[in-house]
Amino acid sequence: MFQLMKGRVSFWKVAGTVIFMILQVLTTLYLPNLTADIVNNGITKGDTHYIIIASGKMLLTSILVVLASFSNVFLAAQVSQKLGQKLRTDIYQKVLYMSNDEFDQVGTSSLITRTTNDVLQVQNVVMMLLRMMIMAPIMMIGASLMAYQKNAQLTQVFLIVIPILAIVLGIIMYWAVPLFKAMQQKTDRLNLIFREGLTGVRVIRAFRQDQYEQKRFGQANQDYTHNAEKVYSIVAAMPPIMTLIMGGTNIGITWLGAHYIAQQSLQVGNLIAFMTYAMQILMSCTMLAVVFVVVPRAQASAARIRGVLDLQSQLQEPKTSSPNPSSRASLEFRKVGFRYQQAEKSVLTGVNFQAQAGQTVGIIGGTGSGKTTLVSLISRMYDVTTGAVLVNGSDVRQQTLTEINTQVAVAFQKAILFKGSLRENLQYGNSEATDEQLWHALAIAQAQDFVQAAQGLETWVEQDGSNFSGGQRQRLTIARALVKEAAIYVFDDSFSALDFQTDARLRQALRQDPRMKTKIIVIVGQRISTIADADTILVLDQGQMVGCGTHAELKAKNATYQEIMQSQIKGGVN
Ligand SMILES: Nc1ncnc2c1ncn2[C@@H]1O[C@H](COP(=O)(O)OP(=O)(O)OP(=O)(O)O)[C@@H](O)[C@H]1O
Repeated sequence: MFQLMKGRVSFWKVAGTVIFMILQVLTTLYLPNLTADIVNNGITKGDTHYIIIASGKMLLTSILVVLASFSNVFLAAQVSQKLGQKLRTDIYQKVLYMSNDEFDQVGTSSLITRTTNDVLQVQNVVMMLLRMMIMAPIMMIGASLMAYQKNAQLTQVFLIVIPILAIVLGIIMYWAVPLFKAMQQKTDRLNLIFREGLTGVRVIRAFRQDQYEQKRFGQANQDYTHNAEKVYSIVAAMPPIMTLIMGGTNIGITWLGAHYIAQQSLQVGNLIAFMTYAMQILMSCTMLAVVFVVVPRAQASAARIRGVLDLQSQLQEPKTSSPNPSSRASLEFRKVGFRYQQAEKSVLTGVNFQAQAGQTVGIIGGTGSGKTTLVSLISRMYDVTTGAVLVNGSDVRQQTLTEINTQVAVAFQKAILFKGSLRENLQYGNSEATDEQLWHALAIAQAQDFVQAAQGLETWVEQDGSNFSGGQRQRLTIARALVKEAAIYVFDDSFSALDFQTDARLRQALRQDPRMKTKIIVIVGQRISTIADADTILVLDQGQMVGCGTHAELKAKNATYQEIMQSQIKGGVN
């Protein structure tokens, strides 16, 4: 946890918190001493003047206690809140730069839990540490010394009380700590199921799996609640036990104190002060116990946060980048092989092809043949396992991620839009784009009509673009990719939800766009018609490139291509 604080909290604020806390402890310890003085020298002797002076000192000391405590809480809150803010920012930043492999390793719901719940745990405990963990030992030592100074004989009571307290707190910690630690994993599981249920609610309803899902969520919820019930029952037992121990201590001190007063070896004021110090000692022990119970849970949270922050990205940025030597677009795959980190087998082997500015590359193959994987290597979402991918003549691994991202515009298979105006969505890859450019992109993407029929560029897009149809969403993501000024435009199965006519019109508009003469277009398609007019078509079969050529060449002599054609003959292509 302290490692997480390094560089994220202000040293001066932490130092200020400690100084105010020490001031608070010292002034708090001084108060019972003043009470003893008032009783011993003022009330007992009937000295009103002494009482007034001592009361004034008490008032001033109390004001100091309040000011020191306020300043300590104020600074501790600032330190812990700032830490939370920085951790959330750092995790989010890390996630944005993670390779897809690392993202898959942690999982979306766990990332959400880590950014919210885990950060909150750490934040709360840091606040607690800055208040209690430092205060408790100082208070304990200070109160013990003061109590000893008031009456050494009475301290015998602690010889009995402290061991009892230690045993009780030890038992509580023994039970509570593992349960507290388990809370985070159970929260993670609960969030995972809840998130899956929310995102897949339509599927759940369509398959009538609501009861199964309810049961699955119910079990996780029950598991979480059982654990929480146990933890909080144990924690709830602490205050009454402490009250009992404190009550017993008071009785012991009063009983012994009464004897010493009768023997005239103790003054009444000192007895009152001693009792207050005794309570302060016991309270400090409790504070420490609470800290020791909650710290392990926060430690578990801190480890989960560090698990994300310490992830070493597989995508290493080059020390010195070699900017694209060519001003004209080019794309080359040299004997590319690729295997996912968690997978046993390669999903791509021996992929070889070249494309120049003005050309279109079509990629076709059965489901799971590696089409999406292949195009994700162009924008360096993953690094190749063997061979090399060259964009504009230079290996993508020699270019920074920012450089490569400016070269490649992608319309993904899953059409994702963000909540906001359509203009904001379209300008996502090019904030400078003018209205004219946006309408031009919409026209190519065959989205002009339905956007005009709505509120134009100001049309509101709901979360995930849920107020558009699947085909409309696809066309908008195509337009968004086209608005970006890139060298290579990748359309990963982006035409799948379009009807044949719209698909054909879109591709024709793309071909006729004068901008595309200096660019490369890569189209992944399931339908032969989508990729038939490409300059080069790659045919994939179980990760192998089994064909490369034009439609006419492949139609004449490529068995896999012919098979795909046969299966789609009713689609109208021959
Ligand atoms: N993140 C991943 N981790 C491990 N294996 C993966 C991952 N993504 C895809 N795969 C595997 O890689 C293979 C190729 O997947 P890919 O998505 O590239 O195929 P595709 O041709 O685009 O399929 P489709 O046409 O169905 O979209 C599949 O066998 C798939 O199971």
